[in-house]
Amino acid sequence: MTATDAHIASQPSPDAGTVATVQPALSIGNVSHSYGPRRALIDVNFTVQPASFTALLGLNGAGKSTLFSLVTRLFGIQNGQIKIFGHDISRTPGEALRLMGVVFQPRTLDLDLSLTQNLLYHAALHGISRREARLRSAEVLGRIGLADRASSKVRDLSGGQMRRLEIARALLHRPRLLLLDEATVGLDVKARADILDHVRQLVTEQGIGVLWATHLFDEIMPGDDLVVLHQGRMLAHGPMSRVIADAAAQDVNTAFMRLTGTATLTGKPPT
Ligand SMILES: Nc1ncnc2c1ncn2[C@@H]1O[C@H](COP(=O)(O)OP(=O)(O)OP(=O)(O)O)[C@@H](O)[C@H]1O
Repeated sequence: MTATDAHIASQPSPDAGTVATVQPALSIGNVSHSYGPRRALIDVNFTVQPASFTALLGLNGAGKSTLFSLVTRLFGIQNGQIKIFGHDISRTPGEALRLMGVVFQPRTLDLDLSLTQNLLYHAALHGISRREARLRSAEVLGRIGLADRASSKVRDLSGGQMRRLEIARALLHRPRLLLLDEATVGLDVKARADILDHVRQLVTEQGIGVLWATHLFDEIMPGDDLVVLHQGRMLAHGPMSRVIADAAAQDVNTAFMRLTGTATLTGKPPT
């Protein structure tokens, strides 16, 4: 059974004669956002399916962080609709947010607390009992290979270890959708690869739907779904192979250049 099958199997049985439908993990419907006169998002539409890895690809200023701020309700929605597993984040925010974990671009750990203390604090915010929180903290620290560092101060971890801890923390309340905003920024090549592997395993082994915002082409794999965002507009959405074929390109780098009209040969934004 694949992770997607597992998710479908866990859905309530449909009535006789009806067809089972799987709710998207995340659905962005006609979302627009402006900062005063500056339009940061213009009629953006896409979905992230359960047990899928969707790369949100865009250069600096594309609107990725603005979109994350809307999905996490840091900003109110000006236009459009955002749903998490069918729950409208404006109408039933509690249900929607319970199903989502987030890793923001800037680090948000308390450096002077231990790894366990950081996890327990997050668990308390989600109403998880102290006993359960201790069990889950030990479990996730084991899973990310930091069990022996449970009592260390976060300050003493490497950048990659801090990111792994942030991902573990985002999963503590067992969400079904995980958002990561440029999660590998500032990490070395090995730490970047480890973080990506870890997140891809969450998709294949736990059926989590992932939205991975990045400006780096080499973080995208052939089986991924791709959303190309440029200057607030969504220029393409679909399986990576289809986006490349539709742009009559051989690779994602060339497809991106054709779609956006930018010259980014290395995957780095133009200076
Ligand atoms: N608080 C703000 N006030 C005014 N303009 C803003 C604000 N935040 C973002 N913008 C503008 O909105 C647009 C989208 O920015 P956003 O930060 O969402 O892009 P991004 O793709 O996340 O880029 P980066 O990776 O550089 O953060 C940009 O033109 C940016 O200058």
